[in-house]
This record gives sequence, structure tokens and C-alpha cells, in this order.
Amino acid sequence: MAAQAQQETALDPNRDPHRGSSRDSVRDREIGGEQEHLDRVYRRLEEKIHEAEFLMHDAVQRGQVGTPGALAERDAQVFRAGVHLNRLNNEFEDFLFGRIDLLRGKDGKKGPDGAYTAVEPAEGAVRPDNTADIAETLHIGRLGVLDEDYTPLVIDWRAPAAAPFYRATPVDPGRVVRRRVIRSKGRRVLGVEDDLMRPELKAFLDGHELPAIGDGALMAALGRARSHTMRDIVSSIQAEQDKVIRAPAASVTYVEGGPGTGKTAVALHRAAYLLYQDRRRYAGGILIVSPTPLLVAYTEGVLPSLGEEGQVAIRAIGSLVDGVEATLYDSPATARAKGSHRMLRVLRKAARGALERNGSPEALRVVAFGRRLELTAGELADIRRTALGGTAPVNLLRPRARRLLLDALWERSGAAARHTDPELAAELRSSFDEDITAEDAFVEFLDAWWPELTPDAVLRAMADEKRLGRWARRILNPGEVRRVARSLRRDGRTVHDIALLDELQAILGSPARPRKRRELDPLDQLTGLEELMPVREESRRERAERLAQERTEYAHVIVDEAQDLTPMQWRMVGRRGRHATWTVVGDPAQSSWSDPDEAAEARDEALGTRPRRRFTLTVNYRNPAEIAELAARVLELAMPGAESPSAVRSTGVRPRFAVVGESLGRTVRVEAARLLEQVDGTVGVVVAMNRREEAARWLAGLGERVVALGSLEAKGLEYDATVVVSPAEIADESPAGLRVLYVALTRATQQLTIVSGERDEPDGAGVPDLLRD
Ligand SMILES: Nc1ncnc2c1ncn2[C@@H]1O[C@H](COP(=O)(O)OP(=O)(O)OP(=O)(O)O)[C@@H](O)[C@H]1O
Repeated sequence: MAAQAQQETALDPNRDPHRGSSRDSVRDREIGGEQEHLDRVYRRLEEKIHEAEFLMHDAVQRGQVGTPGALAERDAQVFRAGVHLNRLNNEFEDFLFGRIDLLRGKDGKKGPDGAYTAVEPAEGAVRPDNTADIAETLHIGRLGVLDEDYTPLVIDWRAPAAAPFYRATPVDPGRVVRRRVIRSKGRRVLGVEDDLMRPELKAFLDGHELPAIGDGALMAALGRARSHTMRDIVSSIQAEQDKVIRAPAASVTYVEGGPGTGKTAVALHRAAYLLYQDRRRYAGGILIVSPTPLLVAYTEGVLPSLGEEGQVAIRAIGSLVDGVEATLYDSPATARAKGSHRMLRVLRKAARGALERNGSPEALRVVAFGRRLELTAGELADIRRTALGGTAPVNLLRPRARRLLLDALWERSGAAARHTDPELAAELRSSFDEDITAEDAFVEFLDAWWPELTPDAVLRAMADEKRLGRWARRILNPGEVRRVARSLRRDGRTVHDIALLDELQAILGSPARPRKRRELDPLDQLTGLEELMPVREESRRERAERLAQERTEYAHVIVDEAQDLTPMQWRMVGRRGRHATWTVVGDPAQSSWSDPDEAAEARDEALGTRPRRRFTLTVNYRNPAEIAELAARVLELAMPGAESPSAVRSTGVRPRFAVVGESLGRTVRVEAARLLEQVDGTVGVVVAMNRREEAARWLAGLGERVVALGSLEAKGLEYDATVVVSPAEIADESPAGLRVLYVALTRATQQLTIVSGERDEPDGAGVPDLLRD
């Protein structure tokens, strides 16, 4: 991008660079031209909305519209556009955001969108004197819109014809002469930013030389203040990112890249792209797994802004199991034990052991055929052992255990020996079983002796240190047993408990129950159309929750911050994508998991033998060079030799170092207030996890633009400015502490302040030991 020509001024031969009015007139003319086009687009959209309303009205009246194919895909899209139009008008700045001006292509073939398909220019498209005529102009937007005569007014950003908007570079321009980003709000065009892909070329459009205006789109986008929600990057996706977004959905797309390289943004845009590419296939749902609820809240507006909110569920790793939303964190040592693959063996033992609850009956006494029969504790233990043989889900073994009990009672009764005729014996046996199973004593015994176990009940049983010690013998050490049992006795579940609950669900199984019949809604027959009905709209969260409830498996799984998943979490996520294709994005240098090799093994197990396509993102769009440089020092300590991504811009503002004065809290408050004055957007104060609550108190009353975060909560987020409090405390928190500190240092888009305490051993300039060159 830096290499791309970005010209401040128009290349109009009549332009006088010293006279602002000429420059303004070119700019005004260009903006006016785009305004005319946007007006046309909205007129066309309004027509389509009327058509759509008519169709919908008609469809509802008749109850059904036959096959979904009855409406062409394109109509359906514009139909959706209609439904979303109001929202686009109100909430989003730019329905139409891009334009490319192209040379004549090699052949004259057009694609389904009415655009020419050739990627390379035709021979002779550029004349020997380096002049050329623009043969095609395409506007790019959030949804595709065709004019009555099927000429494309707007190309959907995900359509193949839009790819050159993202892919063209001055090194490899293809047919693109100029790429323009159009800034608009509602129906008004506010400005344009141009990048020339062939700066040496004099290109003409309708007799005028093609002008280039503005500073380039990327820099304009990066300079904007940050809010508490992420924006889409649809108007400035870069070529290396576009390759990932449009990668074919086969198998596993594996993306690595340092902080700020756009991994999260790319993952979200990829979800929208995949849905556009093959809506039918992804009707099976796309799951995006995010590390924290904060990151979910930060990112969940992006897909709706791209026109997609149906099929995608964004869930925090602590909310993947229905009905439990974990926000508590374990101490690093407890998390380490709970997340480790060894836990699987402990859970298997616990699930079986939990059947022996306190108060479990010691003997079975029933009456059959007028005789009292009894099975003793020892016999019952043998029967349980036999029933539990193998790895079948414990709850599904109850019928087997019941049968073994009846066999033992039958044998005890001696009736088999008295009847040698097999037919008679079988008849007798059947009425014997009926007799016993109708007895209250037997039913009560079975419920107490082989209760249906829930994952939560097993976790509660594991809170007893003695029992856990038994189940974890030679698997966890005594310290780990103590910590895990203690944490399970606390109120509320932690993020790491969720993977255990999910694993237990798989180990225990759910006994078959009669299915509830879903109520039939006549509108459901409008397959594919019901999602277009505004009256049936749900909130994003409701929709995601419903999707998650209905689905246990997805067609595509996207894992964000994949480096942080523990082995047990990989198993949990893996169960949701057994038949899925995957996109996995992460950065090993930011891993807060202490044993990356163990996690990598679990990841490979979850992804199976599916082939992987690897991509690396190399440019840091978030941090200015001054901040990236400082963070690189910690990266060198955390992962010697690892490469930092190159920062795309520099602000000239160096990180500030502050040393604690009167008290840590007072210093942090003063520094945060200072930053609030200097930036328009948000300020994040990152502290060690155990200072979270304290830090919130320090900042009380400073307003909504500032937030306090524990180091692990900062994952994936960004702020205009950050205060990182005591690097040494963060680094010492866990074995992965230096990597966590690296995350903390890379959250700011403009300014960074480091507050050092005593433990940081700051030098005369206040630079803590860990951050010295
Ligand atoms: N092509 C782009 N145009 C404009 N902004 C971009 C572009 N790519 C990334 N950004 C911005 O850069 C910032 C970082 O992006 P993102 O959060 O996706 O990075 P990340 O790789 O996930 O970072 P981390 O690993 O630190 O979580 C975001 O503000 C994003 O909007």
C-alpha cells in the first residue's frame, strides 16, 4: 500500500496547483458525479423495494410461493437490500463505497453481474504514448444492484468482479487504472479518496483525464477515532487480506499474523464472503469462536454492516455451552490443569465414579414370584463394573445395567434351573421381568443406584477433594487436585469449566427423549424468505442464541485468537465442526496458554487430517511504528527470533513512561485522564488480572470512553490510547506472562502510556526493566 501512488491533487492538465479553486472544482465535479450515481442507485433500490413489498404481500396472502428458486437469486438479494435499506440508511455510512476504472480487457466476455470478466488488459489497451481510455467503470457496494437493462449499478463486494478493487496494486494492476473509495452517509456523498494503480498512465474517461483525489483510503480509515465497536474494513481491504477472505472454503484455511494485521477483521469478512458464495451450503451455519464476551460485543456489529446477520453465530469460548455464560477466570495454575489434555482421563473416571454418590443404595431387595430376592453390595459393584465396560456414554448404559440386574435376580431366583423347556423358561422370564420392573422398590433402587447424571452434577462431585484425588490419581498432582477441587466449590462457573461441561456431556450422553414437535408456522414454507421478513426480525443475540440451541454442529467454524485455545477447548470446538470446513486465525506470539505444543496437538486432533492452506498477514494496521517498536522488544523476550509485523504508519508520538507518584491508582487515573484529553475515542487501561476490580475503582467518574481491563480480557480489542499498568506484574502472572504483556502493549491505535511500579525497576527515564532496549 505504501508503494501505491497517492496523489493529493487532480491530474487535470488545466489544473493550477496554486489555485485552490481549480482543485476544489475537480473535487466537486468528481463528488457530484458520484452523487449522481448514488441517486440512481437509491432510485433503483426504491423500485425494487416496491416490487419486493408487492411480492411479499402476494406471497403471504397465498401462504406460499412455491420453490425458493421462483425468485431469482438476484431478486432475492435486492429484496434483502430492501429489508435492510432503512437500516443501511440509518446506521451505516456507506452503502456504496468503491469504484474502479478499468482498461479494456483481453476478451469481451461478461459475467453474471454484467461486468467484463477479463483480468488482464487487452493488447493495445495502453497506447505507445502511455495514454489509454477507460473502458469500464464499476461501483462496489455492500449488495449488488442491477439496472433495469441489467447493467450493474453496484457490484456486491464479494462478487468476482469486485476482486480487482481489493487485489490491484501498482506492481500488479491488472486492468485497474484507478481505485476510488467513496465516503457517503445515507444518501449523501461526502468525499472520495483515490489510489492510482498505473500512475505513469494518462487515462481518459469521457474525454477528461482521470483525476486522482485525496490521501488514499487506507490512511483515512486508520486515522479515525475508535469506538467501543469494530467497524468493517470493506472499503479498504488490502490485497494480502483479500486472498484470505476469498480463499476457497475447502478444508482448513489457516491464517497467522502479528497483532493488528487484521486477522479478526479478515475472519469476519470471510464469513460474509462464504455466505455470499454458497448460501445453501452455509445454511448449516457458521460459528465464530471468540476468546471473550468483550470481543464478541466489540465485533458483533460487523456482519450486520456487511448485510449478513442470519446464519452466523459469534460465541465466546466461555458461552459455547447453552445455558451457561462463564465470565470468571481461574488462576493461571488452575486454568492450566483444567485446560490440559490430562483432564480428559480425569473426567472419564469422574463420570463413572459419580454414579457412586453418597447415599447410593448398598443392596437391592425385591419380591418376585412370591420370593424375596436380594443382591448384595459386592454383587452390585460387580454388575456396575460389567455395565460400565467400554467407553459408551454413561447415561446410555442404564438400560444395560438394568438388564444385568434382572439377569442376576433371575439367576438368584433359581427359576431357570427348574424349567428345562426353553420356550416356557422364556415366557416365565418375561413375566418375571415384568413383575420386578413394576415394583416401586426396583424403580426407586434403579434411580438411586444409576441416576441420570448431568455434567454439572459430575463437576459438583469433583469439588470434593478426596474423591477428585481418587479419580485423578497418577494424572494430576496433589497441588492440582487441591486447586481444581477448590475452584469447583466456588459459586459460578469459570471459562475453563465450560470445556469440561461440554466434554462431560459427550462422556455422559443424553438418553433419548420424545422430541417436542416444533410448531408449524405457515411462513416457514417460504423457505429462505422468512429471514427477509422485517416483522420476524430478532435481535442479533437472540438469533445467535437460537442458532446455537438448534445446532450442535456447523458447516463452517471460524476460530479467532486460536493460539489461546486449551487442549480441552479444542476438543469442545472440534465437536461443533466435525463435518465442517474451517478458518483458523491466530498468532502464536500472543498465546496465553502455557504449553503451546500440547495445544497444537489438540488443534491437529480437532482439525483431523484435513489439508490446510496457510496464509500469513504481515502488515500491522493498528499500531503506529513508535508503539510497534516498543512491543517488539517484549516479543524478542517472549519468542526470541519471532518477526514483528511492519507498522503501516507512524504518528511521531513516542510511548510515554510514567512512574508511580503518590499511589499506583492515583498515577493511573491521572495518566488516563491525560489521554482522554488527547484522543477523541476510547482509552483502555490494562492491568494484571487480579487488579481488575481495583482498576475500575481508580477510573470511576472518568466517563464511558475509558475502561479498565484485565490482561487476558484485552485480547483482540483496541483503543485510541492505552495505559499499561506495571508490565512486570503482567509478565509475572503466568508462565505465558510475557506473551500476555505483548498483547497488552499492542492495543493502541495512537498513544501508549506505561505506568511502572517498583517491581518494574524503572530507569531514570521511567522505562521499566522489561522494556529497555
Ligand atoms: N485493510 C484495512 N483497512 C482498514 N483498517 C484495517 C484494515 N485491516 C485491519 N484494519 C484495522 O486494523 C485494526 C486491527 O485489526 P484486527 O483487530 O482485525 O487485527 P488482529 O490481527 O485480529 O489483531 P490482534 O491479533 O492484535 O487481535 C482494526 O482496527 C482493523 O479495523
